[in-house]
Amino acid sequence: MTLGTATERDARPGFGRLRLDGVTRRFGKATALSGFDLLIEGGEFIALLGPSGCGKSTALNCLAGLLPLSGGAIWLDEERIDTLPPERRGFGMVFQNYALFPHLSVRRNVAFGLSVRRVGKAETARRVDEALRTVELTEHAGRLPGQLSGGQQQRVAIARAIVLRPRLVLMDEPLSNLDAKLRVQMRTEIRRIHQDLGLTTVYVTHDQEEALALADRVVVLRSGRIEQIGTPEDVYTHPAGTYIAGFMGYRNLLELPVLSSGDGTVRLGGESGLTLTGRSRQPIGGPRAVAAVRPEDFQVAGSPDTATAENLVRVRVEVAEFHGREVAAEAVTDGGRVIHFRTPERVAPGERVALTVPPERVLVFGESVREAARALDRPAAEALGETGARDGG
Ligand SMILES: Nc1ncnc2c1ncn2[C@@H]1O[C@H](COP(=O)(O)OP(=O)(O)OP(=O)(O)O)[C@@H](O)[C@H]1O
Repeated sequence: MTLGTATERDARPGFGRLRLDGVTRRFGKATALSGFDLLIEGGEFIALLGPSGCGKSTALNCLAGLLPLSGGAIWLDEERIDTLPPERRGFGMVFQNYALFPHLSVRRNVAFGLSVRRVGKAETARRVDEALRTVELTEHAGRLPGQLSGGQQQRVAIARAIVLRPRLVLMDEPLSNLDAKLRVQMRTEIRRIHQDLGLTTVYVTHDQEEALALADRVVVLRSGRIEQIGTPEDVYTHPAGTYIAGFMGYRNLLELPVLSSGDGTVRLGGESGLTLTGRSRQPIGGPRAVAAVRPEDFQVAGSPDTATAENLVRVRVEVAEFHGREVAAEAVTDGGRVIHFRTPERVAPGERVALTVPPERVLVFGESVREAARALDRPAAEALGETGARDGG
């Protein structure tokens, strides 16, 4: 990627801070976004993350000016901008369906916004060349969009946005039409373009891995409200509740009676032959709590008859999927709880194994898994379905 030329450096943030202040959007009686507060520093990469229908696109469209607010305000430094039409906000947008002009060459697609703004010929040529270099499409400048791959078309869409030197780039699931391999490649490119140009970016995705890989800060949304804001490290290591834990790969959400708790250490158990010690950041008040464990944090400790260790979980393997270095297994405890674990050991269906997990890798939340499952599309709902079905609730 050839970057850092003088003109592209000129594109660095045209503002210090962008502030969303209680932004609310209703559709009839339904509230799609409620009291959304967020402070974005110039140059930051923010990901809005959450399942379908949580309000991500609504937030982005409110920022872009495509949707009027039902309440709240948006400030760019000292200027209130939520009353401005989209074209006066100076933001660039990249959508999931690239929305390129099929009859115009790559070069003319990228130049289009500049011609609308009556930028001179020489200046247009220079900026288009630069933008095409940035997204590595110089060689394809003469082609039509239909002659490009999906990833290349998405790069044209990005070039078209950055050529206008926007103050902020808004991206709505830009990679979701690409196949898995291309998605990962484009993700790296988007991050690199962001780093090199220093463009402030707000990026909508339902893919937790994408959000963590790209963003400086992740905003997790749930039913139109912000559930957690933090660095990728923060939300990954310290999810604020089972909802986010489920999203962050804690596929095992085990609701159990509380045996004891104090000083951040909680012992759960007495059901389904499971006893687990874990850590909690909040005091646990209720009689039951949820232990959240990632599949990769379980280790195979040996045979169930001889193994001794803290947090020993005896299971029978039901399904083993080959994932190259690892096997991803679904197993069940004697009491019927489903446990997902990953291991480099070659375990096979029918085999009985003892698993163990260090207490610091067991996060305990004082809430019900049902509550988390209601708002979540897959992981918690799955866990609930499975424990519910086999455990009788
Ligand atoms: N034009 C509209 N009229 C009525 N309801 C709407 C409209 N647009 C969005 N909604 C509702 O607002 C809520 C939030 O929608 P939004 O599109 O922001 O969600 P999202 O998180 O972006 O979902 P997805 O990932 O599926 O695009 C949803 O319940 C949706 O049905």
